[in-house]
Amino acid sequence: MAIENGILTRGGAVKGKRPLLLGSSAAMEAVRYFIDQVAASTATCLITGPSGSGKEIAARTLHALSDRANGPMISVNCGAIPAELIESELFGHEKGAFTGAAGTRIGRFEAAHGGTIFLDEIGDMPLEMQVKLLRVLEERRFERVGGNKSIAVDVRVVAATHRDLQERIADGSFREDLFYRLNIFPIHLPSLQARRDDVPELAAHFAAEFGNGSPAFALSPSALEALVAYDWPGNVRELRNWAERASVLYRGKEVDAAGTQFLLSLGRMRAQIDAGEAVTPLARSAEQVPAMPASVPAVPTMPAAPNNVTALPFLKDRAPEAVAVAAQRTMDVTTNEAAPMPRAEEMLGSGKVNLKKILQDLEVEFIESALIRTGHTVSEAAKMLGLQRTTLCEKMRKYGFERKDALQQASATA
Ligand SMILES: Nc1ncnc2c1ncn2[C@@H]1O[C@H](COP(=O)(O)OP(=O)(O)OP(=O)(O)O)[C@@H](O)[C@H]1O
Repeated sequence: MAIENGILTRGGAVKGKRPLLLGSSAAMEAVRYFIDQVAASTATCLITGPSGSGKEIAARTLHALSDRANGPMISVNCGAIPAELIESELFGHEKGAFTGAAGTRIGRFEAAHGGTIFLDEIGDMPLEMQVKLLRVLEERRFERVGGNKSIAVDVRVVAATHRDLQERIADGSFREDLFYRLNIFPIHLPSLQARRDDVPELAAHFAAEFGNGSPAFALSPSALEALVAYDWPGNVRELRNWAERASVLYRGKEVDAAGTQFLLSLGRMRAQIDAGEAVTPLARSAEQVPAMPASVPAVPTMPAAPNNVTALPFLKDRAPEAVAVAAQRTMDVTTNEAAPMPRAEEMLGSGKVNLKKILQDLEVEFIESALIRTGHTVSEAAKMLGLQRTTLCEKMRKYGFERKDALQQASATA
């Protein structure tokens, strides 16, 4: 076993392009070791771990390291497909099998022949489907919906869930026999909080990812301390989102501890807007941010997370109310990392979407970012968004953004 670019390779051989499963904590070393061993077998694997901890990337790594790497890897989100469609999604259907089945369609199991099928969110699979899946796992054969021909497939099954399957078994929503069929080789991805050692490496990786190879931003030693001390309820996904925000606001600059907290607080903005709270995006303008040093500083030892935000340097010229709002938000940084915007295909997989709400969320994100990038200067933000100033003002009012001049007025009369 060897590790190249943070990923494990078997016998030193690099097999094609594969995902990067980073982290040099003891826990991640163990995960990579198990993945390597399982990849060499045909064993069914059950990957567990909290949301955003890397279950899918672990499954992709497993596939990429296996002898099936040149075959397909087919993912199915078992929780996102409506119960009435899941059987035909998994096993396909014959023409006329049900209303709307205009032609024969192969299912995901057939599509995965010679490769790997990744059953994500298996804990959310409807009970009646669990019985059918159990049979397929036992026999590796199935019939398409409306068909009677038995079809044999050669697939490796990798399942994943963020749920505690023992709990689901206890409450009757998951079949124990299916659990034992899947749990042949369990791999657990620990939360990022339980492997804080990985944070600097992941942060550096994402900084490079969002800088197209060279770091999009640098981290001061205190910023790194704050990142390592943070609890990351959204796990690696939340850290990646944080890095993407940093790459927008601090491109070519150094993020310090206060900036780190501010960027964490931005992750909660959508939740605040949805809750009907007024949100005032505040950020230092690019000129106030120190230039990025030539090299990213080494990882320091860990003191406690900074919680004194009264001295946020980038707020020193702002109205006191604005400072208070930002400070409060910074202190409040806790769990509600905004979910990444899922893709249309994925969302439509659930059968129904609220396009109006999706577009509104997108609008809010763009307005938020433009206001932040322009130091909350509405006319500049409007230009950036290709909108008339009045249109942007209207939208800001609609979504509960406060105007900088209103804040300043408030502070002058205070
Ligand atoms: N060890 C890692 N190295 C590099 N990137 C990682 C690692 N773990 C997770 N990521 C990245 O974090 C994001 C979330 O990972 P992933 O989708 O695999 O998590 P998950 O556990 O499957 O989440 P969910 O349960 O919500 O589906 C992805 O962008 C992924 O590439």
